[in-house]
Amino acid sequence: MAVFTPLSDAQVAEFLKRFDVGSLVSLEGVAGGTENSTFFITTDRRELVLTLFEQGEHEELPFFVELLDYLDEHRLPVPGPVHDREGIALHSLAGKPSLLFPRLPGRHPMSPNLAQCHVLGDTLGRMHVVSQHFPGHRPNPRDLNWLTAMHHKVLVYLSPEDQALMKDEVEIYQGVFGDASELPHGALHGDLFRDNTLFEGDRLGGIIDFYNGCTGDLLFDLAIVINDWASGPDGRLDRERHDAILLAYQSRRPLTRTEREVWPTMLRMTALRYWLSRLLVVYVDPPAHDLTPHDPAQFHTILTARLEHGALPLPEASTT
Ligand SMILES: Nc1ncnc2c1ncn2[C@@H]1O[C@H](COP(=O)(O)OP(=O)(O)OP(=O)(O)O)[C@@H](O)[C@H]1O
Ligand SMILES: N[C@@H](CCO)C(=O)O
Repeated sequence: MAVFTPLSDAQVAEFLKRFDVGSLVSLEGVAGGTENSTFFITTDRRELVLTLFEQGEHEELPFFVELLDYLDEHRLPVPGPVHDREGIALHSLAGKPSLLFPRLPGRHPMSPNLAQCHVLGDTLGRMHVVSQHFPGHRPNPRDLNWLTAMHHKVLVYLSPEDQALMKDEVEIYQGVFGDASELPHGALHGDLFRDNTLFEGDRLGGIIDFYNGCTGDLLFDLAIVINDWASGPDGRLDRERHDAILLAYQSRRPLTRTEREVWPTMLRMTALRYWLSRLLVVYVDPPAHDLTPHDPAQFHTILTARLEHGALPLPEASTT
């Protein structure tokens, strides 16, 4: 259950009057999320999603609105926030910041097929082409500076081997990514897991949950995708999914020489990023609610698989 702030029909009906979206027919809390309260709304005109922001940096919300508006204007499949009659998207409801979105169709592809991997790679490539021109700025909150500062907090909970692994890895990343990076920059999704996409069959209904969105190295986003979409249960890469995503991505945005050189390290760094963020949730900063946290061991497995087996060769860019 993930509605932390319940809302009444009357509250929502009154709220909807500010928007040109029709009148409330039904309201349903969404069980899936872990961070925010989410509701599906049906009006006499359309299907909507209402999000109440329960935690996190509320001052960052205008950035997310700006980013989603920008991607929506560039015809990327994202839920562009609904603006009210005065052009305002960000509101307050039940004392919480709130946003209204169109409800996108589809389900999370937990075992994505190759057609879905292709579409996702193609869409991420298109997104990164336009996101390089996005004017907003929000430094990546989970970049190497964060890893460097935060990994000390979890070392005490790890075995001596894992402590050494984490410390050694962070040191390697500092060597590879420490200096002002030459990698292409732009706006990132920052958490593009399968459960942040919706598919209807092989059609991408949309990419949701941009609340890790930021600006930084585009390769960081791509490595998060490959680790989540193309890892098997043993952490090893599935070549078919890997190639389907990367070929489609590179048909939109071929990787630069430097990106190709640092790719294996970026895969490891983004695996460690989730090993660490999940460890922090379990041991250091557990959320107030009792939802089961994501398992840190999954990303330990992915990291060690990348260390033992390396990255797969990058498929050659095609220009279809
Ligand atoms: N625009 C949308 N269209 C359709 N469904 C949506 C939309 N936005 C959110 N959802 C549904 O609501 C669920 C929770 O939304 P969201 O991912 O934003 O919440 P969260 O609390 O940040 O969850 P988490 O970070 O754990 O994924 C999603 O998994 C999805 O099923
Ligand atoms: N995608 C994240 C959770 C949401 O930030 C994880 O799997 O750890």
